Amino acid sequence: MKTPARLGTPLSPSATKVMLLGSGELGKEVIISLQRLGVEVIAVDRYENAPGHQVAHRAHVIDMTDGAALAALIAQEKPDLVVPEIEAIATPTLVELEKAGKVTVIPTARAAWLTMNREGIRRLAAEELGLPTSPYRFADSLDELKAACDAIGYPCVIKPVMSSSGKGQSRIDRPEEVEAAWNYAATGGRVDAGRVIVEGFIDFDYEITQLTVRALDREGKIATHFCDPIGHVQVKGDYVESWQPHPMHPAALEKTRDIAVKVTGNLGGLGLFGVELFVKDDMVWFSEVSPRPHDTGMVTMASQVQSEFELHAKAILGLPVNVALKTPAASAVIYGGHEAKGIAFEGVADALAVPGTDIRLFGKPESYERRRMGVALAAADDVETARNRAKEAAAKVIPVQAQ
Ligand SMILES: Nc1ncnc2c1ncn2[C@@H]1O[C@H](COP(=O)(O)OP(=O)(O)OP(=O)(O)O)[C@@H](O)[C@H]1O
Ligand SMILES: NCC(=O)N[C@@H]1O[C@H](COP(=O)([O-])[O-])[C@@H](O)[C@H]1O
Ligand SMILES: [Mg+2]
Repeated sequence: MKTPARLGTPLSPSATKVMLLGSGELGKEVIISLQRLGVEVIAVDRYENAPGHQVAHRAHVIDMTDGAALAALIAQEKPDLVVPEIEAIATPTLVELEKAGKVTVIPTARAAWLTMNREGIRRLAAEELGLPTSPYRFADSLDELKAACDAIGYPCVIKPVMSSSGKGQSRIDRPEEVEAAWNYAATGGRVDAGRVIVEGFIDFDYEITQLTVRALDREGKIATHFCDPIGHVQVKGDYVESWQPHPMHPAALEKTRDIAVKVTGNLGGLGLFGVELFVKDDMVWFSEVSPRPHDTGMVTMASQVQSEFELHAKAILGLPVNVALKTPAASAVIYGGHEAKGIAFEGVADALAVPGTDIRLFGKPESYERRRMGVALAAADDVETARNRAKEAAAKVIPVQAQ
């Protein structure tokens, strides 16, 4: 495990340099946490003026799925740590570079590679670690997909193997819907790998994210820390609302943490992971894991002593972490609502007049109807009040086309 033994001065020969691969809303907050520790941050993304670009020391725009371009940029910048942030990176290149001792990838290059593609993490979880998951098959063509759906049964969920935030994902109820789902997966994913996963639909009572942190203790050994469970609501595979803590049956919580230890322990390295789980009574299914901060975890900016971003920044630098809850809180997403560049937001003052609230606007240069452009945060004495406040505040923020 290579962690910087000391922290340097940015933009000087002693600098501790961290490169973010992906600089969206989640990366932006990790960068702010790193900046507070005097780390020199290099933000990389696929387009100009990404949220994280705007708060980093340097910004680069490259196609991160192009292995040669990625290797060249890493050779040029020579970061101490490379932090993957999005599900569209040439991770085999990271594996090669790490093997050659040229870079340290967070949490590890293997973890980034396995989780970048649904097939890698699903086979590891279900087939190697024996964790409970939905039944699943993979398909490379429409014919294979039809056969896979029939074998899994209906309803089922079809997803591109490389995607996130519900991109290219469909739930289907009948064989007649398979073709549309195949076409949507091919065009809607972050990367068209020409391959999809079909999962049996789990009729869960609720779903949670178990934020899990692997950080060094004072003896230099890795300890695993658990944040309180985060409950969330997803629409079309994308998160719209989250809250913390989510009350759980003790038996389900024990299973959750057992699954989280097994999967994060296998992936290894240092940092924060978002382990996604489905729960029904005391049954718990592993869904997937992000080896990095999770969108539903944005609530921790209001609910925890240290947000998931601060926890990630500290853990990867080999520093101690505090996962304590501060207050019940909730988050609600603000969408773009328009297909336009340089939109504006009205009603922010009204939103902030809702008690206990705060707002983050990510500064994305271009809006799409369903692009996540900001988030409302709200604290309260109980989760229900926090959820109502967050939703009320989010609804008061009105995206408008700039004149
Ligand atoms: N097999 C399933 N059964 C029931 N619901 C599912 C299943 N798979 C996915 N979903 C629903 O769709 C949501 C998104 O799925 P998933 O997390 O796999 O997609 P994603 O694109 O990786 O999203 P994100 O990047 O936000 O995690 C889940 O949180 C859940 O609400
Ligand atoms: N579920 C994963 C997730 O939320 N990832 C976050 O969304 C950004 C991409 O947003 P964009 O598609 O609007 O550019 C990513 O860079 C990351 O911050
Ligand atoms: Mg997910």
